[in-house]
Parts: sequence; structure tokens; C-alpha cells
Amino acid sequence: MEKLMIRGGRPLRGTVQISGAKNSAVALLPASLLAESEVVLDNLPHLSDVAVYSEILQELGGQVTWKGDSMVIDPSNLRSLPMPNGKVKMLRASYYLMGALLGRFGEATIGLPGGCNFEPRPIDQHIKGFEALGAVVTNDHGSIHISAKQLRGAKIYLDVVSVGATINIMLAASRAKGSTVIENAAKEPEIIDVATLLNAMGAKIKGAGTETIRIEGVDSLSGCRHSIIPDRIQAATYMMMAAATRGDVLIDNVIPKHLEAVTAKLLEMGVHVDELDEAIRIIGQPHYEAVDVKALVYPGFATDMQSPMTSLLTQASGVSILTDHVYSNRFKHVPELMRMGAKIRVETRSAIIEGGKLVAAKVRAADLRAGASLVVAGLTVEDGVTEITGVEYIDRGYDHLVDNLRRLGADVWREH
Ligand SMILES: CC(=O)N[C@H]1[C@@H](OP(=O)(O)OP(=O)(O)OC[C@H]2O[C@@H](n3ccc(=O)[nH]c3=O)[C@H](O)[C@@H]2O)O[C@H](CO)[C@@H](O)[C@@H]1O
Ligand SMILES: C=C(OP(=O)(O)O)C(=O)O
Repeated sequence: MEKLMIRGGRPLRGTVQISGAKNSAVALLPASLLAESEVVLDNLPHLSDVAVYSEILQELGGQVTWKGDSMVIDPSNLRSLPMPNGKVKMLRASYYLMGALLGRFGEATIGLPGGCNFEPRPIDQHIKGFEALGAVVTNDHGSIHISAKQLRGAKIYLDVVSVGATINIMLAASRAKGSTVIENAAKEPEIIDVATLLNAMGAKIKGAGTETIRIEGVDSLSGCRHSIIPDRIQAATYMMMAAATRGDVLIDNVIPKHLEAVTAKLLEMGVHVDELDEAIRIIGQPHYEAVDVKALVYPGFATDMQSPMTSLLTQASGVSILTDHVYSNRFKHVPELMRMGAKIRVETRSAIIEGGKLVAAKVRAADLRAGASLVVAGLTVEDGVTEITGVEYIDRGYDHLVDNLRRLGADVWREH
């Protein structure tokens, strides 16, 4: 069993480079399967989710070659093989194979997805979208079979704003006959990134990033080169680490606009934040005010950032209330933070956090962002060593974490 060990209490100082976005990468990799020739993805993060996805692409007959931070994907010999089990269960984002294979081959059989299991993650809106495009969808003991002789464009209103459903429908509709309109679409930057790749492949998608997306289906898509947007969740986590340790860190290679919700909250707490063109500098302060945070769909404060934010709020004076309107039970980090001395109470969809010093403890990351929250917390602890297990979850979303933190002056290492 691997552990992440942190001897905290040192202000982080220096520069950290943010890699490409995991939540874009895991949608762009399946999107590349829609092309009939080579796709090159640049700025791809070296994460376990990306490694698993590249193995899935190879199982389907794709050829995958890493070249530094770029991946060359040759989908010309691809088939739509049934994938009821195995690697698809290791990832939430394996559900994008449904839209991609349906678009390319008119057929897909994919096991229900895995990923971080903080609460049920339904796909009813994805299925509603595929059915509206004319596909027949059946569930055979947890394996979803989707087929259509000919996908036809349709008007689809999403009952809930879903990033996954918006992207999955865009993937399939790119190859449908006629026009598709997605109403009440999600607006996350990762959706724009997927639409940018698909358009570079020859798709006709307009309105990505707004609540109405229009897709004119095309007969075929071809290869292209695309650079992935920076990871806003990783960037937000480093912003919180810098603030929590009262450090001074330049978070480089980011799109500050994608981080506005977190920047606004840090400023409200009293953190010094400088927004530059492609970087954000965080200068920690001795005193922070408690603030209330609501996790919402974009451009609101992302649900993926709320766990590390919980740890930062333990460093503020007074009581903060953090409410998650996307996933009401995403609080698996709270009992572990309480082992570290945090005073937090969870009521319905809110964590009520009273500021105070944390102590070293042995804790377990129950999911990816819960893990990130324990790292933020561990970095603040002045005496002793915090031991974090469940490191495999953290590896899903933070590449070169130990190296990055060490370069910023943290005393952090991994142990078996
Ligand atoms: C809106 C939001 O912040 N989404 C985040 C969420 O996306 P993720 O893809 O998990 O979630 P969605 O955006 O799809 O879902 C948002 C909400 O809609 C519900 N839902 C979703 C699909 C569906 O078919 N039916 C349904 O009821 C979900 O239960 C959830 O409450 O986690 C991803 C990875 O952690 C992030 O990249 C996304 O930014
Ligand atoms: C939970 C996350 O990932 P996934 O949806 O891929 O499980 C995340 O990125 O915070």
C-alpha cells in the first residue's frame, strides 16, 4: 500500500506549472475515435485515468503513441467491440465511449462507468439524448447496448445541467443526419474544448459554452492537432495550498477566467490574488475571514474544488458554510479532516466549518478530491507527519504532485 507523507508547516514558495485538464483529456481521447485519420493531442496530463483510457483505445484497435506530453492516436483500424467489463469500470468518463462509438459505428456496448464513487452518478440524460437521436438503448445486467441504423438530429432539452450528457450528445450528434439542438446544456470550459477538437476534425458545432448548442451532423470526421486546456481544478488546488500555507506561489499556465469563482472566494477571505495573463499569483496572509461557498454548475464554484476548499476554510477565523448543489453528499473528506482536528459538521448538503489548527493524523483519501483536501490540510500542520493512504485516487487527477510540492519547498514524500 502506498502512502503520501507530509511534514507540513512550511509556506509554499515558487512557481508551479499546471498540466492539461484531466476532465478534458478523458473526453478528448474518446472524441478522437470519431476521426478516420490521425489525431494528435498536445498538453496531455500524465495521469492514471489517461493511461487507462489509452489502453481502452488500444483494445478497440486504435494505435496510441506518447511523444512527451503529446499523444498520437491513429483510429483508422478501430472497431466497436463490446466492452461490458474491465477497464471501462475504472473510469467515470468511459461513458464517453457510448457517444463516440455510436457516432462512428452506429453501435456501442459499454459497461456502466466507475470513477470516484462519492454518490450515485446517473446517466439517464445521456440515454435520453441518444434515444432522441434515434438510438435504441437497452441495459443488459449493467452493460448498456446502444444502436442506431441512422442517427437523426433532434432537439434535446436536458432536465439537469450535465457536463457528461452534454459532451456525450455532442459526440453522437456530430455524425447524425441533420441538426441537433441541445437546450439547457452545461457550459464548462471542458465542453468548449471538446467542441473545439470536434470542429477541427470537421464537425459543425456552434454555441459550446452557452446553454444552447447547435450541431449540424457531417458524413465523416478526420484527424487534426489539438492542445488541451489547462486543468482549472488542479490550478485551484494549488491556489488553496498556497493560501493555506501562507505561501507565495505563481500558478503558471492557467486561464484565469476559468478560475474566477475560486479567485473571488479567496479575495473575500483576504488572500492576496494577482491575476496575470496566463498565471495567477497567490500571496498568503496571516489572517483569513470565514466565507460561505456554494458549489454550482459553471461559471459557479466547481463541485470538484469544494473538498480542497473545505480544508482551506479550516484556516479562516469564524464559521464558513460550504454547500454543494451539484453532489449533495460529496463530503467523504470531512470525517478524515475531523481526525486531523477539524471542527466540521455536515447537515444535508452543507459542511459547516469552524476555523482552527489541524494536527497530524493517519487519514485515507476516499476519492480524488477528498485526497486533494487531505493534502491541503496536511501542508498546514505544524508538528508531526500526516500519512495519507488511498494515493491511487489522488493519482487520477494530480500529475507530478510530490515533485511539484517539493519544488515549492514542501516536505512531502511517498512510502510503501
Ligand atoms: C456540473 C458539474 O459541476 N459537473 C462536474 C461533474 O460532472 P459529472 O459528469 O459527474 O456530472 P454532470 O455534470 O454530468 O452532473 C451534474 C448533476 O446532474 C446529475 N445528472 C447527471 C447526468 C444524468 O444523466 N443525470 C443526472 O441526474 C448528477 O447526478 C449531478 O447532480 O464532475 C466532473 C468530474 O468530477 C466535472 O468535470 C464536472 O464539471
Ligand atoms: C470526480 C472526479 O472525476 P471523475 O468524474 O472522473 O470520477 C473529479 O475530477 O473530481
